[in-house]
Formats: sequence, structure tokens, C-alpha cells
Amino acid sequence: MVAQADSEFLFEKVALIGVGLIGSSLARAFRSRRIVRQISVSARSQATLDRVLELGLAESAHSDPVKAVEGADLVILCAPVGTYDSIASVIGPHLKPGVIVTDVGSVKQAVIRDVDQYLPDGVHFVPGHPIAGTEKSGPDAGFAELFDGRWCILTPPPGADHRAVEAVTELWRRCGSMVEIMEAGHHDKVLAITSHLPHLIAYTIVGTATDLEESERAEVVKFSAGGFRDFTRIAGSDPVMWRDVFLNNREAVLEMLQRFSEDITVLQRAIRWGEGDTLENLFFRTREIRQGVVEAHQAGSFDPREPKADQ
Ligand SMILES: NC(=O)c1ccc[n+]([C@@H]2O[C@H](COP(=O)([O-])OP(=O)(O)OC[C@H]3O[C@@H](n4cnc5c(N)ncnc54)[C@H](O)[C@@H]3O)[C@@H](O)[C@H]2O)c1
Ligand SMILES: O=C(O)C(=O)CC1(C(=O)O)C=CC(O)C=C1
Repeated sequence: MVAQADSEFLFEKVALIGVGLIGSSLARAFRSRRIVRQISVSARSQATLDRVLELGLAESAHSDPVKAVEGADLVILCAPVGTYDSIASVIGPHLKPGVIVTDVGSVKQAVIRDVDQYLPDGVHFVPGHPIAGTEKSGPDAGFAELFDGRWCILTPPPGADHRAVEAVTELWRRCGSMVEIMEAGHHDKVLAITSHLPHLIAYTIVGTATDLEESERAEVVKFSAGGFRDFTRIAGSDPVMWRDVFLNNREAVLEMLQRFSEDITVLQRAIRWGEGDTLENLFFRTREIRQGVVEAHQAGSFDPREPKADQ
């Protein structure tokens, strides 16, 4: 499991179940930073398995996840969260005591509910979520620097083995991340407003534009250099991954959506009645928030997803 002081590897063999943007970025970081000695992967399609080997991201690639976890001392679930229940039910009986199971899923309460039930005694579950990504998917989309300077949130259930939590913490630190421990329900509420609702809004705006009359739609695409362009990046994110996020963080997303609807109604009213102060006061406050995010190095000039001019 965890390396001794004289060994540079943190884990001997890691199994990645699902190897798209996040799984392949982890594989690249593990390789380039010598974090694990050996990588095995499992994916559903033969094309993905072939591509992963072609890219040199793993020593072995299997369609059967049971084969991938054989001899692994760390298993990382990197597929859409809606698949975790069935993956865990298949690999669970084949996990040896002492193995650490973790994941990268964007929601945490549902993941704990779906996975924990299949893990035998002595297997340590440390759920995790890197707050890092792009709108791209698949094994070609990953890059080793994805997690540099980004937060990774771990949500170990009460009573989790502290050495396993430390090992997963160290894994993410070596991948370049800062790590925070959080209760799963709290994680789901925070991410509902910082990540899930923004995606829902982007999907809605782009969807609304798509439903316009043919001539207007053409102009939306032609003149989409500003705000709309940024929304289209987010709305280009993986449909299956995001379907699963919304279905598995239902309560928190609906709560935030309710607040959002109330706030947008206030703006609607301010526009209708010409209440400029209401609009201006909000826009000054939100500009300060943006400044705070840039100062915290979570957006701005160094972020490869943002235009260079945005300081
Ligand atoms: N994309 C992001 O920005 C981002 C950020 C943080 C966390 N996440 C989380 O990471 C996970 C993976 O997302 P991604 O962006 O890498 O998606 P992706 O679409 O790039 O990759 C997912 C991979 O899982 C595979 N897969 C699907 N079902 C499977 C199954 N039953 N067994 C094995 N493999 C299966 C797919 O073929 C694909 O290769 C998701 O749970 C997501 O919530 C995503
Ligand atoms: O930057 C992006 O493209 C992302 O969507 C990444 C992002 C997000 O910031 O919302 C998406 C999902 C996550 O689970 C974590 C990160």
C-alpha cells in the first residue's frame, strides 16, 4: 500500500475503472511524477482500451473490471457516477483486505450510498472529487497538469481508516492538488451552487438559443464571441456524466435552483420597473466575487480555459 520512506512510489499497482478525461489525466500524472509503479485500466469499449495502450497510459487494459483490480492496492472509480453501483457490485467480492477504493465522482452522498454497500470488511473507502476538469472527454482529452493548483475534496465516511485517508491525500498532493476534507452532504450542497447549477444554466441558455427561429439561430452562432461563447464551452460537456450528476444530486440542485429562480425574478422585476440601483448593486458585488476567485488562483490569466486578456 503506502510506500516506505526509501521507495519513491506511493502505490505499487493502481486500477483505474473508466479512463476518460479524469482517469487518463490521473494516469498521465502518475506516470510523469512517478507516483505509482503500475497502472491497469478497465473501460467498456475495445476502442478505448486500445487507445489507452497506444498512448502508453497503462501496463494492462481489460474490459472486465475484475481483471483490472487483480493485485491492485488502490482502485479509483473514474466513470460517470451512475455506473458506480454496478461496478462496485462486480468488483466488491474480488477486493482483498487492505485495498483502498477511492473515486473522482462529482457528487458524494450518492456515491457513498451506491459503493459502500459492496465493499468487504477491511477494504478502505475514501471518496474524492477533484475540482478540476474541462468540457472535453475521453482518453485523448487528459493531461498531467490538470490537477495542478486545484482543490481536491475528500469525503471519508465517519470511522474511515486514517492511514487510508492520508494515503489518498498524499496521492492528490503529488498530483499537484490542495486537499480539503469535507462531510459528503456539505460537499454536495457547495458543488450544487459552484458547479452543478452553472452547468444547468449553461445547458438551458444554449438550449434556448437552439430553439430560436432558424435565422436568429444562425446569428447566435455567428456572433457568439462573448458571454454566449463561454456558456457554449460549458454546455459542450459530456452529456452522460452530467445526466448522472443531476440525477444523483437531486435535492441540493433543486434547492439551489429554487433560490436561483427567486433571485432571477428579483432581477426581472428590477428591469421591468427600471430599478437601476438593484442591478448595479448586485453587479458590483458579483465583480468582487470574481476578483476573489482570481486572487485565490482559481481563475484568470494562468487558467488554460480562460482567454489570455482576462486578468
Ligand atoms: N469532466 C470533469 O470536468 C470532471 C471533473 C471532476 C470529476 N469528474 C467526474 O469524473 C468522472 C469521469 O468523468 P470524465 O470527465 O473523465 O468522463 P469521460 O466521459 O471523459 O470518461 C468516462 C469514462 O468512463 C467510461 N465508462 C462509462 N461507463 C463505464 C463502466 N460501466 N465501466 C467502465 N468504464 C465506464 C467511459 O467509456 C469513459 O471512458 C465522473 O464521475 C465525473 O463526475 C469529472
Ligand atoms: O472547467 C470545467 O470545464 C468544468 O466543468 C470542471 C468542473 C467544474 O468546475 O464545474 C466540472 C465538474 C466537476 O466535478 C469539477 C469541475
